[in-house]
Amino acid sequence: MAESKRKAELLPEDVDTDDCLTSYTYIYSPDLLKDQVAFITGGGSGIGLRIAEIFMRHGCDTVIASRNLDKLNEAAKKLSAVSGRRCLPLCIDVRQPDSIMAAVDEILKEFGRVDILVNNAAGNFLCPATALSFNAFKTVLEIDTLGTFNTSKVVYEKWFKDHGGSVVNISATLGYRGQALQVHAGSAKAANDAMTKHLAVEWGPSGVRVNAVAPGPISGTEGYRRLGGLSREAAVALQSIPLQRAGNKTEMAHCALFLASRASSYTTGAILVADGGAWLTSANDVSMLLGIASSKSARL
Ligand SMILES: CC/C=C\C/C=C\C/C=C\C/C=C\C/C=C\C/C=C/C=C/C(=O)SCCNC(=O)CCNC(=O)[C@H](O)C(C)(C)COP(=O)(O)OP(=O)(O)OC[C@H]1O[C@@H](n2cnc3c(N)ncnc32)[C@H](O)[C@@H]1OP(=O)(O)O
Ligand SMILES: NC(=O)C1=CN([C@@H]2O[C@H](COP(=O)(O)OP(=O)(O)OC[C@H]3O[C@@H](n4cnc5c(N)ncnc54)[C@H](OP(=O)(O)O)[C@@H]3O)[C@@H](O)[C@H]2O)C=CC1
Repeated sequence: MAESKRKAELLPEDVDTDDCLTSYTYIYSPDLLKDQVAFITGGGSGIGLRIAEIFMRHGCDTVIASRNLDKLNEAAKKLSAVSGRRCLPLCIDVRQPDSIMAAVDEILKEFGRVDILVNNAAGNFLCPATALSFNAFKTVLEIDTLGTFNTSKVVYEKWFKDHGGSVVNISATLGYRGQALQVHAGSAKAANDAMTKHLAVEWGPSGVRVNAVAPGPISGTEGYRRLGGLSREAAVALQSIPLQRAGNKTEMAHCALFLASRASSYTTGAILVADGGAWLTSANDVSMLLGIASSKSARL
C-alpha cells in the first residue's frame, strides 16, 4: 500500500489547531448524546476542548470549567457556533470542593440534569525528582488526583447517585513503564487509574459507569508542548511508537465519546489505552528519547 494512503487512513481529519474543527465527518450517529448534558473539567483548551466540541456535535450541551474564565468564555462562543448547542463556561478550581459544589448547583439550575462527567483537568511539566519541590509534587497530585476525586464525589452526591451517569477520566500511559522526570504526573495518573476501578465497583449499583481514556503523546496540546513534542528529537522519537506518530485530539474525543455514551453500556472500570502502542515498546521514556539529562538541579 502506498505510504501516503496508509498515513491518510491512520489520520482522521484533524489539524493541530487550538481551535474548533472546520469540518467533521461522523463515525457515530449524530444523535448519540442527544439532549444530554456533559460537565468537562479543563474543557477550555486542548483535549478537553475537542471533547466538548465532539460531544456537542453529537447533540449534547456542555459545561466547560477551569480557572481561567476569559479563556472559557471565548471557547464557549466558538463551541456553540460550530455545533448549535449550548455551552456554559464556569470558573472552578478542582482543588477547591466549594467551587465544584457551586458549579454543580449552577449546572442543575441551568440544565436540570447532568449525564456525563469528564475529569480532564490536569497539570504537568518535566522535572527530575531531585529538583521537584515537595509543594510541586503535592500540587500535581492535588490537581490530577484529588481534583478528579473531588469532582466525581460532588457530581455523584448531587445527581448521579439518584439518576445514574457516566464518568470518563482522562489518564495517561506515560507512567505505565516508569519514566524519568515524570514521577509526579505518573504517580497521580496511576492513582487515578486505581480510582477509576474503585469507583466503578462502588457506584455501579447506582447506575454509574466509571471509565478512563489513557492517551500517549497527543499533538496540538499544552501537554505535548510542555513535554517537548515540538522538538526535532521528538519527531525521531515518535517513530519508536508502533503507529509511528503522535495521536490527535479528535481521536481522544472519540474514545471519550465511546466511554461516555450508550455505545459502551456494559463497560465500567475500563481503561481504554489510546497511545498508538507507545507504552508497549521499550523505547518510550520521553526524557531519554528527547535526550534530556536528569541532573539534580534541572528545571525544565
Ligand atoms: C510529548 C512527548 C513527545 C514526543 C515523545 C515521543 C515519543 C514518546 C513515546 C512514548 C511516550 C508516551 C507518552 C508520553 C507523552 C506525553 C505525555 C503527556 C502527558 C501530559 C500530561 C498533562 O497533564 S498535560 C497538562 C498540561 N497542562 C498544564 O499543565 C496546564 C496547567 N498547569 C499549571 O497550572 C501549572 O503548570 C501547575 C501544574 C504548576 C499548577 O499551577 P499553580 O497551581 O499556579 O502552581 P504554582 O504555584 O505555579 O507551582 C506549584 C509548585 O510547583 C512548582 N513548579 C511549577 N512549575 C514547575 C516546573 N516547570 N518545574 C518544576 N517545578 C515547578 C512551583 O515552583 C511550586 O513549587 P514551590 O516549591 O516553588 O512552591
Ligand atoms: N497532551 C498530551 O499529550 C497528553 C495529555 N494527557 C491528559 O489529557 C488531559 C488534557 O491535557 P492537555 O489538553 O494536553 O492540556 P491542557 O493544558 O490544554 O489542559 C489542561 C486543562 O486543565 C485545566 N486545569 C488545570 N488546573 C486546573 C485546576 N486546578 N482546576 C480546574 N482546571 C484546571 C486547564 O485550564 P485552566 O488553566 O483555565 O485552569 C486546562 O484547560 C490531561 O488530563 C492530561 O494529563 C494525557 C496524556 C498525554
